[in-house]
Amino acid sequence: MRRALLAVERGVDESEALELMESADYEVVEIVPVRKIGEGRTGISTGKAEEISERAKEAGVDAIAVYGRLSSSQAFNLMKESGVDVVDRDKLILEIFALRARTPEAKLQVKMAELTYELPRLRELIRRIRMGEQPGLYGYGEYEVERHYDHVRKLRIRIGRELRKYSRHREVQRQGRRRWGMPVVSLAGYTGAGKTTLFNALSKERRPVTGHAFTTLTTTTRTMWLGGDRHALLTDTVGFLSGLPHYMIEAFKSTLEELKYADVVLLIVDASEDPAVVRRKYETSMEILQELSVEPPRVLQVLNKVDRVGMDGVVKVAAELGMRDYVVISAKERLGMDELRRNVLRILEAEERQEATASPEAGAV
Ligand SMILES: Nc1nc2c(ncn2[C@@H]2O[C@H](COP(=O)(O)OP(=O)(O)OP(=O)(O)O)[C@@H](O)[C@H]2O)c(=O)[nH]1
Ligand SMILES: [Mg+2]
Repeated sequence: MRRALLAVERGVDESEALELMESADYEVVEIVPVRKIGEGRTGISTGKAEEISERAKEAGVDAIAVYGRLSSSQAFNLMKESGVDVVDRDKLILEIFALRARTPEAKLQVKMAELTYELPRLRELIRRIRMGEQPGLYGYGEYEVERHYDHVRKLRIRIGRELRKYSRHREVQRQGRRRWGMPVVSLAGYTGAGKTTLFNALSKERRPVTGHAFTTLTTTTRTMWLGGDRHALLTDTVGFLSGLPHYMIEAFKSTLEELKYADVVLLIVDASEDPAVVRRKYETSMEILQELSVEPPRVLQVLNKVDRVGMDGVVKVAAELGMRDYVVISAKERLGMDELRRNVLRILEAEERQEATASPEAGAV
């Protein structure tokens, strides 16, 4: 475990920062508040950089983590001043992704996001070397860094091509399923909401579940029973997180696309957290679903972890979020599973009725 000093922007949910630090395998030895300037930029003045570096040296940490977004030059300055590694929130998320990626596709997706993160930083490094502000990095001079920059650019193009192959393969699989006539139910929701726990409960699978963010990075599909002789295909997906930069969503797009083609999307919400946290995560999830054009009639809100706060607690949260149509469950204790299946079936049957009236054969005599 690496030891780190953590700088968090004032007013930001510190518990999420600590959770992500733990997931990325850092031990936080000290927390320092920093300023936020404008959207998506962390303000670190020269004085603040000196103070943080001083504290980092005293504590003898391996890294400084800034829970915000640093420009390339801010990161370089801080690195130069402190002499230790500097990671910002995007980098932290990339490190977690890299630790969790298991399948070849997930590894490629992570690599793509890493390279995209690296490019502007390499450009900044080259600029600095040319200006004589920086001797190079790890003993490498301008020529080597420029060659590395070219290599990164070419590698991104190659990986992009590979990822498109996976995406096409997925499309073929999807068409196959459609021909097979099985409806598709997809799980969506913030990281840690309990998607995989529910997936395991409904499909009798044993996919890994942990308390760490982004346990799931690739999709898995299994059959689930809906009642009577009806079954559906159930898909587990990567979790959401607020403030994900566009290129990271882009990198995982083919995984998230499963949601676009699902007949029913179960939006899993951890209703046991602090109401303000539940709201923030819920709003982020709804925004990402909207970005993927997943619209309300086929989205079923599922409030999870009732075992922790009781029915009253969940109903209160739902009222605060203005939800009317929802199902309350405990994926862990397997409570509310029948009610959930009934509601999935209700949405599917409504869709099927609609399709029947919309199809040309329906009107023919
Ligand atoms: N008490 C309680 N804990 C739950 C419940 N469902 C899930 N959890 C816990 O919540 C944590 C996260 O569960 P996961 O199923 O891995 O969550 P996930 O949504 O798949 O997370 P990612 O894969 O990271 O997106 C684990 O520690 C689970 O044991 C529940 O109904 N009740
Ligand atoms: Mg999961």
